[in-house]
Amino acid sequence: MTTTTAADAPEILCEDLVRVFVTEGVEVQALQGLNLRVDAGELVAVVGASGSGKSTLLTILSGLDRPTAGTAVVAGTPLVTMDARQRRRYQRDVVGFVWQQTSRNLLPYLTAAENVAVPLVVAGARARAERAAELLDVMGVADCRDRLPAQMSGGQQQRVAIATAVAGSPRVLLADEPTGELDESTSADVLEAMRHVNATLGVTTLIVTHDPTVSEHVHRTVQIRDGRTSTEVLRRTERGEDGVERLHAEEFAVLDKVGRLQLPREVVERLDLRDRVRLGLEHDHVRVSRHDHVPAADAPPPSGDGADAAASGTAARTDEEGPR
Ligand SMILES: Nc1ncnc2c1ncn2[C@@H]1O[C@H](COP(=O)(O)OP(=O)(O)OP(=O)(O)O)[C@@H](O)[C@H]1O
Repeated sequence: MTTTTAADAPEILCEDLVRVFVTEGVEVQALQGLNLRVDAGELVAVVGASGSGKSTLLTILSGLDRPTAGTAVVAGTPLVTMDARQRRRYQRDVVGFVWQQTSRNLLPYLTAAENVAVPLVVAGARARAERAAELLDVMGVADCRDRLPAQMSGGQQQRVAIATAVAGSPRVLLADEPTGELDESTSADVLEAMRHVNATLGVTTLIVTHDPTVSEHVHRTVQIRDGRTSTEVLRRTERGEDGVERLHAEEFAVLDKVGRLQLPREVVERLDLRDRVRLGLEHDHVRVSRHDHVPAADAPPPSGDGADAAASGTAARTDEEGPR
């Protein structure tokens, strides 16, 4: 197994990932050429409607399934060519998981501290009790250390699950709907716990969810639609001259290696783009418009209600004020 250490190598790289399922002669294309790049230390959410391919992606990244075609490389490990022994090592040393079902994450007959210690025992680590206590403390559940999972709330169980998932010091933390069984306010707490573990331990973190509010807790949100990455939202905070911190969110459309671009559905519907669109190469952007729309040669750029979508990289922008 090779390990990439080059500073600029992405921690997760999926290129043209395809997964086709065939059941009773019917073919379902769960992933249709998905591209995704996550850099070391990033905290990224993949969101999408039910059936868009999120779980299929995570199952491949966790080494439990193989793609039909395409490439997936995590922390320098090519997942497509792993043999059984490499897969065990990958799942033990490289990735940590948090699943939706709280019961799948923890052993029911072990206390919180004992659950967190399991990966430390497997790794032959020393000072296991101290390390387990430290991780429970980082997750804000130090008071649960001697409790069994059944004696904890769903949110506490997921925090212990996060502590357990990172105990073996994985390079990547994968979470599949980690808040799927939780109410809204507990979900926000658990997502903040994931943000905290990402910031404190530097573990690259990928959260897959249908919950759009996840974008408030992560650096980057990747939207998947029909098994492909369609748009991305980047969030950053900036302090203005008035000393007030403002949250900026920018939405980008994703361009693949061969130049394919999936326009957001709202843009397509609003401008009634269909079948064939007119492209215009400007000096710093590409203009996409309805095939029957001819923009005036020196007309000013559209204000947003015309029949053009200017594709200069940024599809839309929203700025909000926030306390973060
Ligand atoms: N093992 C399988 N066999 C056949 N079809 C499958 C299998 N797993 C997933 N699919 C199909 O692939 C598509 C994508 O499923 P996937 O579970 O990845 O979507 P999802 O975005 O995670 O949805 P949800 O949010 O509902 O879990 C769906 O049409 C699903 O029915």
